[in-house]
Amino acid sequence: MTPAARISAAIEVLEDLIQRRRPAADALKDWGLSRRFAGSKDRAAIASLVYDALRRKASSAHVMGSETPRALMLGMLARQRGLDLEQIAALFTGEHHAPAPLESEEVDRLVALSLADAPDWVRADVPEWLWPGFASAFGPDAVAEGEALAGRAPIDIRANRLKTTRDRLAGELGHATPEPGAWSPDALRFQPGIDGRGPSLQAEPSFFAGGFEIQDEGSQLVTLLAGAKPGQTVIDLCAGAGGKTLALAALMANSGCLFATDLDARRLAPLHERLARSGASIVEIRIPRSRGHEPLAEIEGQADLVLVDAPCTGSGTWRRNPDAKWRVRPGALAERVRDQAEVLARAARLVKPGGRIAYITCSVLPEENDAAIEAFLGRNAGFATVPPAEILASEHGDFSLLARFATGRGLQLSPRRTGTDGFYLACVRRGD
Ligand SMILES: C[S@@+](CC[C@H](N)C(=O)[O-])C[C@H]1O[C@@H](n2cnc3c(N)ncnc32)[C@H](O)[C@@H]1O
Repeated sequence: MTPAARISAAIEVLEDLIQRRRPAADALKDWGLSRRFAGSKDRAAIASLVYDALRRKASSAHVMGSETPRALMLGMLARQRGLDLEQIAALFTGEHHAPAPLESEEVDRLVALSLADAPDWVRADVPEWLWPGFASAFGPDAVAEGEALAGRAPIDIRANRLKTTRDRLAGELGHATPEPGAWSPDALRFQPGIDGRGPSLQAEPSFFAGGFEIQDEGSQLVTLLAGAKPGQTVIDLCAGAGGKTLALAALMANSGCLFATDLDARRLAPLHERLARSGASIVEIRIPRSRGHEPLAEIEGQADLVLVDAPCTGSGTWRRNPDAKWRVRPGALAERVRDQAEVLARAARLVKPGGRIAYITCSVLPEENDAAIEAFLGRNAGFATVPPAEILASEHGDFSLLARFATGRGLQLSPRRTGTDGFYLACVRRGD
């Protein structure tokens, strides 16, 4: 397919997902199934166009004075991909499956690219109804933070300390030009190409040998700051596919007991294979048998650390999933806040006196971060927050600079602040 034909296809996919309010991944899959002629490179390029258009949906619509998929595509090509008017006109010719030629108003708008009278939520590309929370999280930096969350994400990997070192891995993956992460001692970072695609890391021999896992550096950092130590009893209560379980096992140097569970047993399935690859031998997976069954009942009140990687809106990962940004609804936020309270209550029963709960979200919304911790503290008099300075005093490195990102109860990372996804971490200690 020509570049212009790919743009037409991406506009078609955007029409489908907007009209039928369906996830971008589903619309892209259906498009591919009914157009077998498109090769894998075409599909990847079309997906990248669609996701890039969604990143700046509100601001592109404002600049172009229209919300049509064509307008979103034009705004994105000019603002995200930096194409000038001539380059865009050369693609929009109307010939051989190319989109129709530019109209005079489109030309005027592409020349002006004006956001002069746009409200802050539009400049930030944050849904209007989420703006009050977002703005209160970041204050005067909120627009710049929203812009950074509308960018593309790099690909980060975590070197598995149980099998290798970051330096050795950097040598093995040198052809893909990794850079060391700025914060996590185990992180290597790869930048995506112009088309948004990164290197095929999961096809590398060192991946099959368990040398690394794909994991955002922010996720690595909050797991490290949770403070698990070798020899301890640690619970990963919302383990899902086990991204943090694997990191915890490495930080604990395969010594102690690490229990991994999840409300949804199906989500734990990939963890078995990942564990085998990683060489982590201290992990015991506990499957809940029914709703309300506590698979860790016999160790209630005994854990040194309970890690709660809470279900959340995922607003901190909008760079990786721009579709989710516009699909999240008020009801879903309220539901996540209820889930967070439920899982924290469970963690409170499992942690031992003097032990710690590390509460993590990949969200930047205060409703599911500081407010969730305050509500928990209001219901649980025997717990107190661990001050940021104490969280950051880690044996794994000097993290004192992160104190700038302290919130009322925890720490807030973000693409603009730390170059990571927008992770939140708060630690609460149970009184002795
Ligand atoms: C953010 S995801 C976990 C991601 C995972 N820890 C990782 O690093 O790959 C949140 C998980 O919480 C689980 N969950 C939701 N409510 C829960 C509850 N009350 N107790 C335990 N897990 C819960 C969800 O099934 C989901 O897998």
